[in-house]
Amino acid sequence: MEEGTAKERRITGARVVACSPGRNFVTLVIETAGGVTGIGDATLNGRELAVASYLQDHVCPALIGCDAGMIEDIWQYLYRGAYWRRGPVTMSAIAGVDTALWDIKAKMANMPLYQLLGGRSRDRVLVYGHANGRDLEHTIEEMQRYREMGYRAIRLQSGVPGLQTAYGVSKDSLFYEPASDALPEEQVWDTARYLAFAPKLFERAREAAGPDIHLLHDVHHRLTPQEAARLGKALEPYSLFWMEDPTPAENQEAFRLIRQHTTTPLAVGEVFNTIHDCRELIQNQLIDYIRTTVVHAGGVTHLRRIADLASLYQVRTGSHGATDLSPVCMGTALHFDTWVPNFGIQEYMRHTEETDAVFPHDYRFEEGALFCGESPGHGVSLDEKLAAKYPYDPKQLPVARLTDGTLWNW
Ligand SMILES: O=C(O)[C@@H](O)[C@@H](O)[C@H](O)[C@H](O)CO
Ligand SMILES: [Mg+2]
Repeated sequence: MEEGTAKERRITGARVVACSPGRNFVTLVIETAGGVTGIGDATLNGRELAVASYLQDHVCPALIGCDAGMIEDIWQYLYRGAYWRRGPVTMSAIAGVDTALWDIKAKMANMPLYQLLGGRSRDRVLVYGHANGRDLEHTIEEMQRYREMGYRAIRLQSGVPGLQTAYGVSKDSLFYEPASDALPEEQVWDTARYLAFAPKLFERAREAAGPDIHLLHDVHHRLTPQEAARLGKALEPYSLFWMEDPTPAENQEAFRLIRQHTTTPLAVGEVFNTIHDCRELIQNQLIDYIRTTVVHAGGVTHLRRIADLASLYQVRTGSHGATDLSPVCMGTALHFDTWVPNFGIQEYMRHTEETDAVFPHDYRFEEGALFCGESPGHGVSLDEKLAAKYPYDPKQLPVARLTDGTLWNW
């Protein structure tokens, strides 16, 4: 395996590129003396500049002169050396470095990243798309449209009668972008209306879809454990593939209250950033899918550790894949998904054409699955000249309040 000499592997440059081709992204570019460059996604929706500064001001200077091949040592250096461990900003910054280094190592070895991880475990990566509508019937129409596009797994999010907004309902028919304003949009939430409506949506959806389509739903942290148990039970007749983020997961033990009432599979973890956030959930088999990602959970190096722990407890991966995770993350995730033995499903929210033009890539969608490419590395590049035409544009995620004004979980 040709990996270059130590001299060629020496890091000579590390820089952050913040751009906004359709939405904001932060990308780390690492250059080596041998001329091989690697890139990593370090995008944290609504807090992008915090990660950009963490990298530019505190990490990049320390990378110069390091051996790009020492991925594990650099990961430990950045994790333990920070002293202030964990958290989304720190772990997204570490992820950007880690992903770029794996990209370099695979390029120097002249192989696609999944080969370097251990080779192919499957010939395709099952993905789920996002059908959403202003109301129940519109959502069912969108679900049928996604079936016609070839999706075999479809997440349904719908407007809720009596509510102006609900999570996951897009103003666009294909793209969903929640970070819409420079300051958080305030949205109103009513759990009782939602709990009365959601089972009707899935009764209608299962009847329209038949038994062979995987149906998924994202509760987006909005219920208490008991409310989530009630919803999970009500959805059992419709055999969901998973009910995601039913309740905030800082208290991992809370999922026991849900688990004891319902067999609806549970998926959690897109907001997690280390193995410690999910250890109890996995070890106590309180979830079925772990949603941690390359970009927010410390890169390939740490995500492998989470997936290996999960494999001991029959928990499968179901990585987050929204538009605010760049094509660099998606490309890397697909190599990971192609290798990881306990794969479950990959979320796939399509990026806009502007985004895809700035991040050329070799992965492709076909018949409800994504296929990573065979080019060396993770298969995604960054057109910096084009990226410069889309300067960073401050945007934040919404917040949610209950009808009495109580600040709630968005
Ligand atoms: O499962 C999902 O895709 C959602 O939870 C995300 O769209 C999430 O709202 C965004 O990534 C937040 O930036
Ligand atoms: Mg989610």
